[in-house]
Amino acid sequence: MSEELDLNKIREKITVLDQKLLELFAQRRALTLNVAKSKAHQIRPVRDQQREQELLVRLITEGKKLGLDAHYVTSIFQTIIEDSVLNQQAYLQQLANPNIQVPTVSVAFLGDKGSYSYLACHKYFSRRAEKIIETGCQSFGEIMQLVEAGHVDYGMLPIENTSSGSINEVYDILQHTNLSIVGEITRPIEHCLLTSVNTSLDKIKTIYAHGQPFSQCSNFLDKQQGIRIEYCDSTADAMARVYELQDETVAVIGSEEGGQLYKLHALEKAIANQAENHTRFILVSRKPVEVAEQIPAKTTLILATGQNPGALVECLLVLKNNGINMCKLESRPIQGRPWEEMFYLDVEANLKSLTLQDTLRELTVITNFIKVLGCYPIEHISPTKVPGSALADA
Ligand SMILES: C=C(O[C@@H]1C=C(C(=O)O)C=C[C@H]1O)C(=O)O
Repeated sequence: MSEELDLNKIREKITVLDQKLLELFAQRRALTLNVAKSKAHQIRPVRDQQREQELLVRLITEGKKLGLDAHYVTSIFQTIIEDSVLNQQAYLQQLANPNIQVPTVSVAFLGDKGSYSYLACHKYFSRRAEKIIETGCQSFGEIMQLVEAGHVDYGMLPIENTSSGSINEVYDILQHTNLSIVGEITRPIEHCLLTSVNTSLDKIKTIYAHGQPFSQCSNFLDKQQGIRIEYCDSTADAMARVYELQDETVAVIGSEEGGQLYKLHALEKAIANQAENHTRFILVSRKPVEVAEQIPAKTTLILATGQNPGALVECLLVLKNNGINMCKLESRPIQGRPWEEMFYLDVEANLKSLTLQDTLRELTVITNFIKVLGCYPIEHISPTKVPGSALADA
């Protein structure tokens, strides 16, 4: 066989190229960290979407000359840019909070190894800490207690999901805590039906899962006949039980990535009602953080208004008049005060900014109760769009 078609030889060449690509990625990462240092001096925002767009258009043009599809080039570089922006944000946050706990952090989360919260912790701290000391918990209340008592530095809690909405239990807990929200992370939730032994869908008689995945996969579950549903405290708990059973009639709803930790494999993938299924998690800690000026910030407030007509509208007008964008509004009952509501607001503003300080002063006058739950970096990096003309002739 000619050397050109020798599989092992070709693979060796690919391995060499991949190694070079990795080294180039690392070099680019190091350069963008220098960019962050320069921005720290100049107090320029981390994100520069005009620069990103110019860069993407140039790369698409150059890529086409090399026979590379425009969408391929765009998606690779959008991933690289997202990493670069998040890395710069993490660096600037360290500078703004020199007392932040690193390089080893301890964090409490729901479930055990493999739960969605466990995966969110690992993703969140991957660019912030070298080592994570993990504590899996059985309830959200337990997570809060561990952080409040100083047994762990952080707690990771899911707060909302794009299919099933807000997680009320977490919102309710936040009414009664002294902890601060110090970070957020949104993760795609890709539900699969996982099994511990080789089997087929028609043999499955029992499905184990946490309540949230069940509601998010209700359409798939409705189509399965004669299946018993077994509710578990967490996805990890459900996966551990299915692993122990080694039974061809049982399955669990969980992520493929988490399932690998329990030697489970996917019998069915993408079983969620909505193809785009994402959960936003919040990170809580005893001490609030400062958000560097170069980073887009979000502040979460809770407030209670009087029972007079238009009381909430008055609050929202204060935001409008101060040019502050509200990205989330939620309400929950106040315990012990029937029919009275606590409002939860996420606003896109830095707590240090004069505008938000003025806004809070104005809100304090017209509310019965107001409290800042935390100010933290916005973690979601929406990809920069490239003009259609650049993508044409792909
Ligand atoms: C690296 C920079 O920061 C950000 C990241 C970019 C990148 O990784 O190419 C480009 C623009 C900015 O949004 C920069 O400003 O050059």
